[in-house]
Amino acid sequence: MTTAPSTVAATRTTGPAVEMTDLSVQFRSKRSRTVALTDITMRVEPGEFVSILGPSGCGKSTLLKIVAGLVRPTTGSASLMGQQVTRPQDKIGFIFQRAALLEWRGVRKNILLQAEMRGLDRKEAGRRADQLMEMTGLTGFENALPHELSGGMQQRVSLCRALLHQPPVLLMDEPFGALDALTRETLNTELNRIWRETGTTILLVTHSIAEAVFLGTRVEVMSARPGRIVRSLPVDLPAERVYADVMADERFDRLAAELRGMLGSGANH
Ligand SMILES: Nc1ncnc2c1ncn2[C@@H]1O[C@H](COP(=O)(O)OP(=O)(O)OP(=O)(O)O)[C@@H](O)[C@H]1O
Repeated sequence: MTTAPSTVAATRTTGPAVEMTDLSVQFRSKRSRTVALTDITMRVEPGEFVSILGPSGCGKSTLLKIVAGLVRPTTGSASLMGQQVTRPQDKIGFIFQRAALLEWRGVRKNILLQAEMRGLDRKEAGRRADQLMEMTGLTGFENALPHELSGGMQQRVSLCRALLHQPPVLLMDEPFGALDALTRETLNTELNRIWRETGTTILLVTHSIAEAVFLGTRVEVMSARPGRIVRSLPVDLPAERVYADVMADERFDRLAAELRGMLGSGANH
């Protein structure tokens, strides 16, 4: 695979890419009230890769949705690239566990959906789609339909789609949770490279301690609901990560063991 460092250069900013201050979220219905998040204060600098770990139901997805402007905090505030988040944001890319591709569209057209929705220049978007496909090893599959692709390839397509408009911030909610272990390792390595080449700020929600440490520059650990940040641990590893080397690195072992101790046996390794 060749690389295209200039393809998705992130927008530069002087302040934090993401900031959440004293934030809480309550969901209310007629019959119930759920406090999903409480006391969340987090600052993410441009270019950071923040992995978020926590027990099921502790509010990880809700946290990403707040940054995306899809959920409003009950108290406190969130900002993205220096601007308060008050409505759905266009300066983000969002990737979910399921690739959510349109079954009747080929790979390239699925990626270009992003351009259509945003009214981007078609030629420019087409060029960028080609570069992103090359970057993620999809060249040659431009017209393949989603059902003709493996799960890993489908997630590559959704990654290209999420990066097409060069968002400075990429939000990833368990993107590799449904993939087999080997495909997941391959995509982790690719994501590390794409993150380094594009300078995109990434927030990744995962249940995998290994994935959180392998990819993150820091790992945020959340408590059970109502979710709070209980620890913020820097990952003392170089930006460029080679899977086998990282797994054999004692710094990885130490951090993974510490996280496992905090999260208990419920977390996947
Ligand atoms: N729109 C909503 N209305 C009511 N309750 C909600 C809503 N969205 C989330 N919740 C509740 O908020 C809590 C946090 O949900 P969230 O999906 O953020 O957790 P999570 O940590 O991402 O979970 P998982 O790891 O299982 O995916 C849960 O109890 C969930 O039921």
